[in-house]
Amino acid sequence: MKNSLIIALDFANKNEVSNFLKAFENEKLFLKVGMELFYQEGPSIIHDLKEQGHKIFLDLKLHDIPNTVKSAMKGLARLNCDLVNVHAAGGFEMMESALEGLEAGTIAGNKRPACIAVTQLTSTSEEQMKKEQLIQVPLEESVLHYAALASKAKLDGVVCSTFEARSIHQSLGSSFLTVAPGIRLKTDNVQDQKRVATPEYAKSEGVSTIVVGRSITQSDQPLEKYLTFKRSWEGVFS
Ligand SMILES: O=C(O)c1cc(=O)[nH]c(=O)n1[C@@H]1O[C@H](COP(=O)(O)O)[C@@H](O)[C@H]1O
Repeated sequence: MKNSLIIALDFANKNEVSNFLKAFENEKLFLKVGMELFYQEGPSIIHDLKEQGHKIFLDLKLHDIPNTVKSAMKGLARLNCDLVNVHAAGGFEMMESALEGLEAGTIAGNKRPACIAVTQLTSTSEEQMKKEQLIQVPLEESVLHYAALASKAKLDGVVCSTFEARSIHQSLGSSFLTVAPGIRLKTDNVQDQKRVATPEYAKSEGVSTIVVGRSITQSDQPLEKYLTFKRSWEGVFS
């Protein structure tokens, strides 16, 4: 799970996914299926991608009452993904219930999917958080608070930006996962992301795993762009 580069497959349907993956013929990838694709294609997209040998992060960001999240996670566990997530704002009890559901639904012999909690979305700025969520502490403190809550609920880590990863590892240890989206090369368009960093900077801040979407998926040369990200992330610059 650590040191991975996850590609966010934010596509509308299976056809777009298979067109995109044509360029990656021999690569075994770590792919993120989010709401856009899953709501359209359902569990069959997970089965297809797993059959092709890819690892899967199913990013549905569950956020509901504990009982609903527990039951939903029980169902999702049967898809045998590698990683799933919830919103930490759903609370401690909801996060505990998410894990209970995952454990109950994991088929004997399979590994329970790792479960991480979204802290403050990387599309949120500190100013926006204060104005819209009425959270008056600095954004980093809010992220750290959510990370501590997720750790207390025995989750495997959090989704955060690069800028909070170092403090999270300092207080919760290096094995607690920090999964950072909002990753761009210096020349890329940041689009709707607010807390954005390069792969090199993410590595230097101790981020466990990065998530990259549009910079790769909307590129004219997706394989080349992926390899550029991978080299930067892995620290190979030649
Ligand atoms: O949970 C996530 O994956 C997530 C959390 C977050 O705080 N920010 C964030 O961008 N994401 C996801 O990460 C991906 C980032 O995509 P790009 O901005 O295109 O690189 C998207 O699929 C988002 O849904």
